[in-house]
Amino acid sequence: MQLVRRAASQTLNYADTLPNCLRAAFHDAAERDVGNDAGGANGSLMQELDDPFSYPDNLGVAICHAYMKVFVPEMRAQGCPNLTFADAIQWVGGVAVEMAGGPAVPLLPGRRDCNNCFDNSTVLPDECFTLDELANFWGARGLSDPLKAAVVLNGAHDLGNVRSTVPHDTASGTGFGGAGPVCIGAPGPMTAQPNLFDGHYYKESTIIIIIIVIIIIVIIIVIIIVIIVAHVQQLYTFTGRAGYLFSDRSLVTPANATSLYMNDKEAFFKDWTTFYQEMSLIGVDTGPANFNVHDGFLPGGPIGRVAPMTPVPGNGFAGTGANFSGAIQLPRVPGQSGGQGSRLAVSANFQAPAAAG
Ligand code: HEM
Repeated sequence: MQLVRRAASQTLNYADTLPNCLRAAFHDAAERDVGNDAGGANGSLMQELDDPFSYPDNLGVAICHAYMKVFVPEMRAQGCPNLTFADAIQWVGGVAVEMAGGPAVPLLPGRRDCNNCFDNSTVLPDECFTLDELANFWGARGLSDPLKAAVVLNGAHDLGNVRSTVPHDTASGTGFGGAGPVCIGAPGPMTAQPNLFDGHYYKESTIIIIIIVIIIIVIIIVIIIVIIVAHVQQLYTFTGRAGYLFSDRSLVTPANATSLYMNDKEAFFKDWTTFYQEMSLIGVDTGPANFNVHDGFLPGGPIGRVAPMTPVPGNGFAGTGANFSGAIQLPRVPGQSGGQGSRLAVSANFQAPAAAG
């Protein structure tokens, strides 16, 4: 596992593979069809994205799919012959957080890859979800404190970008621009510092609420309109929140922990560790009889911190020709909308890097 983590730390790229692989960990685990007792952290993402337009909710993680197609075979060749995609996806998501300054989350090995399987990607939450809907989603997947999980796990939006350029769909509220409810701001970075995992997401969420309050004051106190608008403008520019979802804003209510996390990084990291661990095991049978431990690692043991986490400039594996830095373009695909904001995000036309020989 350490080998895998170290290799990931040297090949993930802050611009694309790093945040995208954190998102992929979420997608692979959370694609659990509760009604049919099927799916979970089982590597199904790999098969699904071989046929991406049948699984449009996963199009937004096509970057990580291309990365994993090189990474896992490379790791198998370099001393981890039993490495599963299911484990690699969750571990690399953990490394991504760590590289961005977040906690080193101890994760279990032993997730099995399902055989030629296709989970139901439509069960993933969409960007128009309310806090209650997010909590129900995690509760149905067995997380111990669903409301808290909803707030904490969305802290992943510290990192990365809205990459899709989805035209507005009035019915679903998804996409950018247009009339009616819009649940995504615009393409661009999720936060002002999209390479840093430290909970600044929560501060920015609250700033958005402050902006709304300020706007109300502006309406009442006409005399200070000009000053307030200038201030709002300054705050908005400061936040840089181009990629900002309705489901993110829904977290900021008096009853939740957003205010705790914005002021207490340690509390955020502690709870993140708990819920990332739980998410990483959704749908995984951890009973002793069925738990398949790979590469000699015992289940349950902390894996410790891998040092140094030094990304290699340009990244890519030596000798494979793979270089993920800006290598994968995300052109628009007309005629689809909704879901994870990714249905229009990515086309299948990208060239996956050549697999290691
Ligand atoms: C539960 C409700 C969630 C919703 C509705 C949601 C939705 C979205 C959407 C719409 C995007 C932008 C996609 C695009 O246009 O490219 C996005 C990006 C992202 N999401 Fe979430 N997400 C949720 C939870 C999570 C969780 C739990 C994680 C990880 C644990 C996560 C990690 C990320 C990351 C890292 C990105 C940036 C990806 C990149 O830069 O490529 N999200 N999410």
